[in-house]
Amino acid sequence: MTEAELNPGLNLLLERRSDHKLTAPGPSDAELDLILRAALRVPDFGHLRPYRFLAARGEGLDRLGQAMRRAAIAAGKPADVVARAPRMPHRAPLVIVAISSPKEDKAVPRFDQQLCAGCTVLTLQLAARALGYSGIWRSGWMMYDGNFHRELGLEEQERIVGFLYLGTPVIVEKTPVVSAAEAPLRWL
Ligand SMILES: Cc1cc2nc3c(=O)[nH]c(=O)nc-3n(C[C@H](O)[C@H](O)[C@H](O)COP(=O)(O)O)c2cc1C
Repeated sequence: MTEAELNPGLNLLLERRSDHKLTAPGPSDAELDLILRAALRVPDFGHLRPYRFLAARGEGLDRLGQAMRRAAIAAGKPADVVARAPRMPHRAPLVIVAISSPKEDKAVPRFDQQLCAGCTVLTLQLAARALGYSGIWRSGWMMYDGNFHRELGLEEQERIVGFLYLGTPVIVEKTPVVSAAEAPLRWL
């Protein structure tokens, strides 16, 4: 047995991968509670909780898709992008939109707060994997689109940091094995 196989925490990190093709089931309410609790433990300078989440499943995926469609039309996107938009959230049974929501704070720079929000996405993904699900962190044009931000009710200072698609992988694939020699590390 390798060191990673003997250590469940390390194994979760070494085996992390993304899956594009996801299907039902997705995390239940009770599992989502655990996943959110994990996200609430990200490093958070000043404990500001500078993030919030929007979650969609079932008809919520339709609503999210329609918001994407309206934003695509408002942005003048090509017809194929508009046509694809309502289907996009349906690529998984659960979609979490992670939003950076920085607070006014003298000590904690906004960038630190945005990094904190980004950490929640990875943590949500890892927690879901620990429960036997998989997922993928996606961005796309909507992430940066003002019309889409208005559709979701984002405040001026808020940014979307990711769309996390969660569900059961259609095909279970092996995670590539990486070597520490690949890490871009230089000792000072
Ligand atoms: C901020 C951010 C945005 C991403 N956006 C996309 C995306 O829109 N589409 C996509 O296929 N992968 C996107 N990725 C990459 C995937 O989440 C994933 O890491 C990649 O497919 C490699 O797979 P792996 O995680 O199994 O190594 C994004 C990653 C990050 C950190």
